[in-house]
Amino acid sequence: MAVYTQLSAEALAELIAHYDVGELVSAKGIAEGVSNSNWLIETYKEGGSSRFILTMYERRIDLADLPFFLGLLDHLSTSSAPVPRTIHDKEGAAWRNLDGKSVALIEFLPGISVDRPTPAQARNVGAVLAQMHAAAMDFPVRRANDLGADVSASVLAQCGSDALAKINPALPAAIDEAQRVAECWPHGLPRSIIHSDLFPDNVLMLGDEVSGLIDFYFACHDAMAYDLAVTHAAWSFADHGQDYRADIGQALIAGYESVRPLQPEEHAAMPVLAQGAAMRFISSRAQDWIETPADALVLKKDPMDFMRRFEFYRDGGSGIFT
Ligand SMILES: Nc1ncnc2c1ncn2[C@@H]1O[C@H](COP(=O)(O)OP(=O)(O)OP(=O)(O)O)[C@@H](O)[C@H]1O
Ligand SMILES: N[C@@H](CCO)C(=O)O
Repeated sequence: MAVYTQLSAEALAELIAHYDVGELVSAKGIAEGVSNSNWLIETYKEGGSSRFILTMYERRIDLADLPFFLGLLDHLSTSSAPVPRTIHDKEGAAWRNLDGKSVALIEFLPGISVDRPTPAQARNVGAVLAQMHAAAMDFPVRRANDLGADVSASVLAQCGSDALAKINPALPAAIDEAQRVAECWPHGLPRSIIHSDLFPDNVLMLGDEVSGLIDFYFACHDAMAYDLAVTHAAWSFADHGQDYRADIGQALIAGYESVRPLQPEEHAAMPVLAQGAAMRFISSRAQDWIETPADALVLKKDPMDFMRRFEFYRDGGSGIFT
């Protein structure tokens, strides 16, 4: 579940009154998501109703980054990429404090997240990712990637072989592999603001079309081809990383390149970028697994799903990306 904080109807109505969106009609907690509390808000104003997402920032987000995240939504929402805008309050603020926590009201976008994408959907996701990269290029605020290849390596080293082996006997090998990936990491590739977590649950779709990119809370300034590698790792596998769906991987890259063709050095870097992308999720999942109490109500994500992807990228060599 992802409503960590209970808010009374009165508190919600009082909050919504600070925005020029009409009267609060309903507020429903949203079960999806892990990091923050989210509500679907409906308001009524001048003969029409509107929907919004209210997010309360609960964990993992450095509040000093809120101007970056919420400003980025505003910047991208004016582009051709379907990104929700931040609703500002009557004083112009992008977020407010409620019960000692920060909250933001975000435009609601229609659509559903797909579990098993088709090639047509993957192609459109690739194209929209490239549109987002192009639109973010002139966003003036910067945020460094705090989950780069070197961080994955040190997180896994800190987890240690014993704790990793308790999750799965194949996982300790990730410690040395992550170090190797960090040592051969390509620097100097073309950059923009990247999403860096564009999993299917962060993309809303209507049929084959992408209707929304959401959850930009890992966005940062880094190599655009790395974002494509993250998206490739997140979209192109089924059965917990055991089954590579070549048609999906190819469609995703073709869609991306239909908007922004990769440069030769980006093409050449894709195998190591994909291994680094897999390591990013092995390390964060392993760390969460070890730190989450056994009786916590939070769904634990299995790092092995990405260890299998990592092995596939490592053993497949450059063949997957040609
Ligand atoms: N702008 C939006 N329009 C429509 N639905 C949205 C929007 N933003 C969020 N949602 C819905 O709320 C759910 C949770 O949002 P989100 O993924 O941002 O939560 P989170 O807790 O930050 O996620 P995560 O666990 O991936 O870090 C989404 O799965 C989606 O159903
Ligand atoms: N999308 C990530 C969670 C955010 O880091 C995962 O599936 O592990």
